[in-house]
Amino acid sequence: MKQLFTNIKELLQVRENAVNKLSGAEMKELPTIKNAWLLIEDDKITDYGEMDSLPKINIDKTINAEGKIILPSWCDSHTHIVYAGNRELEFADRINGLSYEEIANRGGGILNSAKTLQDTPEEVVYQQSAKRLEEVMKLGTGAVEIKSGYGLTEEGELKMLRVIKRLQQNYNIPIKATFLGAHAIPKEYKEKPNAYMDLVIEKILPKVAEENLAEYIDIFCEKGYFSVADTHKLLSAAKKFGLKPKIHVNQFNAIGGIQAGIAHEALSVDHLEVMRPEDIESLKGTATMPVALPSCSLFLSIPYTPAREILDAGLPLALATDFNPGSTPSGNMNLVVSLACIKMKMTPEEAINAATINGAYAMELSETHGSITRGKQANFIVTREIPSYTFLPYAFGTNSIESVFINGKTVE
Ligand SMILES: N=CN[C@@H](CCC(=O)O)C(=O)O
Ligand SMILES: [Zn+2]
Repeated sequence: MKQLFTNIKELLQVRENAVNKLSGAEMKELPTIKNAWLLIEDDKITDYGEMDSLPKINIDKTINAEGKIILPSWCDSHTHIVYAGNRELEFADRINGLSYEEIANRGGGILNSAKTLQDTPEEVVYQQSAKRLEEVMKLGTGAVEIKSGYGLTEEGELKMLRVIKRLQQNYNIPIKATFLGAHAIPKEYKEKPNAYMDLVIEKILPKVAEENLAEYIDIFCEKGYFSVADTHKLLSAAKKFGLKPKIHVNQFNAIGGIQAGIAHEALSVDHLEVMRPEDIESLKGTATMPVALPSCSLFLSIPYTPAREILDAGLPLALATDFNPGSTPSGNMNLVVSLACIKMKMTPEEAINAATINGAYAMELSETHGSITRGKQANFIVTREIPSYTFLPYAFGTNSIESVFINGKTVE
């Protein structure tokens, strides 16, 4: 089916020549066409241009987008959408003065979500997660990564990854699966953390690979969770099964996780709220995408990733939600883009580039997603009538989205 969008006020992120990712000063440029048309055929973008040059084409449906902006859908490269229950009681504890760390030390935090996950039937986890996925699709997300990491037992981790697989089969959106067995050390292993690493590496990882349940490997490399040595050990083992690293590093402490990720050619290093000059230096000249998660910083009242330092050093940066029950109970990429501008001093152009093409890169999807390019998937957002694209991050909390197309179909 051929669908033509006409009179588009501005078509954003139009890349004639496909790019994989954007770095440093390149991120300041957001190519657009004003007063544009866009043609899609079935699930692909086939052509676009200025209204003045609209050729005669046989089409099945015309959509008048007068006053509206069209941009590629958000590419959210870091989420924990599959989980059971919520942690709103911990939210209240934090308001009353406890820190995220204190809650975790009392057996709350990730371990709390792991207990709920283990006690919840797979079907219920699926239903709860599907609801969240549908919600973020309506908010403009057109490609997403989802991690395990609330199972922390062989059964629990495989349950989560099977739920991700079912979501992949049942939803019209690209979903990338990441194995995060090394998310926290379970209570029973508190005195013998190496035994938990052995379980993850020797028992769970081979099962994950055998059942083809994940493409990526992740670890929470952080004081009180997993060390740099654990990170090296896990990433080396995962490499043998063809799993590429996308890892949690530098959230609360800079302990060398970035360097470990780079040594294993990580696709991305995520969080980065605490960055030393040598961390920025290490990322130069690598293919590793730094990923910032500003809604986590908002929710936990922790520092924001120093985006300006990263971009001014010539590095790329992607933005993602980190949607999870503990540190970011929100999967709203529109809020993430606003926070990037308001709190991290990224320009609207930089933030949109970071949330589209660079997010796609952090999921190895930039050949097919993240820009308006002929031949790419027809995944895009149609806004309401808004004055300019800067209005998107400016009017934070306002829903500026009218409709979302994924693979050429409207998200209902
Ligand atoms: N930091 C590690 N993992 C998640 C939070 C997990 C949780 O609190 O449940 C994150 O990315 O913020
Ligand atoms: Zn995370």
